[in-house]
Amino acid sequence: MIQASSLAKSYGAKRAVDGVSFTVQPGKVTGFLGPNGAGKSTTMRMIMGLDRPTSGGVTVNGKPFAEHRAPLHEVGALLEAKAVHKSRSARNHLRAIGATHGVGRPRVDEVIELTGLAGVAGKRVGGFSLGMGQRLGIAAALLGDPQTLILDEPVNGLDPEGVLWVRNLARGLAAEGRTVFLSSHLMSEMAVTADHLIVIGRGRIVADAPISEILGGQGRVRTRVRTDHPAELMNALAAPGVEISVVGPDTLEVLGAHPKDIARRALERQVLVYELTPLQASLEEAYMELTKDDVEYHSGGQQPPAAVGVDAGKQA
Ligand SMILES: Nc1ncnc2c1ncn2[C@@H]1O[C@H](COP(=O)(O)OP(=O)(O)OP(=O)(O)O)[C@@H](O)[C@H]1O
Repeated sequence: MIQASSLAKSYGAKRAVDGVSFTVQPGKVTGFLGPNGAGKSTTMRMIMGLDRPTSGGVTVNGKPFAEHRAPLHEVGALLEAKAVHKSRSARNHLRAIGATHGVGRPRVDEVIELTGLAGVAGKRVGGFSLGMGQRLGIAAALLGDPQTLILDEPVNGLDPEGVLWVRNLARGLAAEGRTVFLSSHLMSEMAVTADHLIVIGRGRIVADAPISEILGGQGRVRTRVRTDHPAELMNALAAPGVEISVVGPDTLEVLGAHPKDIARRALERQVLVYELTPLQASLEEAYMELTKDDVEYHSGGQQPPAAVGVDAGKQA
């Protein structure tokens, strides 16, 4: 479990992390989302004892990171690409890390298998692709068989098979009761990987809720309706606050009216409806809604909207 309490970090006048309190629970995958510069990496670095908080604190499994006698067995982290001896083989790199914590060779071989590195374990790390480097970083994080895992952008640079592998790994580790905390810019990926989301904007927590609640709680109800009399149904539904778009010859999307009301009005007019599907807001939409104030704050004509870090077009 990770517990942050009024955790803050300033760099000069800049409040990179502005007094955040949250708990990352075991047995779940918790996603950490936020626009660029929101404070995700700084928070993760403070959890791992790599940055000292200006005020407040954070514990992992009940203690600050530095107070754990064998931290590799408590928490494993993949932060930004680590300094590795480029001429070392992947196996020797992992053995060297393991040696500092009494992790034996059998466990090194185990994580090599687990991370799909068996075929390249004898190769120089210097020649690794970005994706292989990510797998090696994840292997290092897993070495001590830790209860808590922190992965900063773990799917970065991975091909679709690698993305699926990270997803299954994260879900498998959580199913074993571990605490899994991961950041990603791939919103669509979070929707299928995370159980819970912590959204951060400008150093502050904007949302901390189960993913279903974040998806369900945003905006007005949107419903897809199929009917053989779309024009008549549009007339029947016209009301203040109701927006209707024609998305196909027999298909409408209705925003702001409940499916039950749509059905009732169709019945009153004797209009046949043969589909009535409530549409969930996509995670991108929910995320944009949550962080729009932060984006507006940042933009000031300088940063394009893309600066929120949403890869809306990139589907994993
Ligand atoms: N060492 C540093 N010195 C000064 N400012 C810093 C330092 N590290 C981070 N910052 C600033 O703190 C803020 C938070 O940065 P951080 O890297 O934690 O954000 P992030 O959410 O991880 O962003 P990204 O998605 O771009 O990695 C940013 O405004 C950043 O410029």
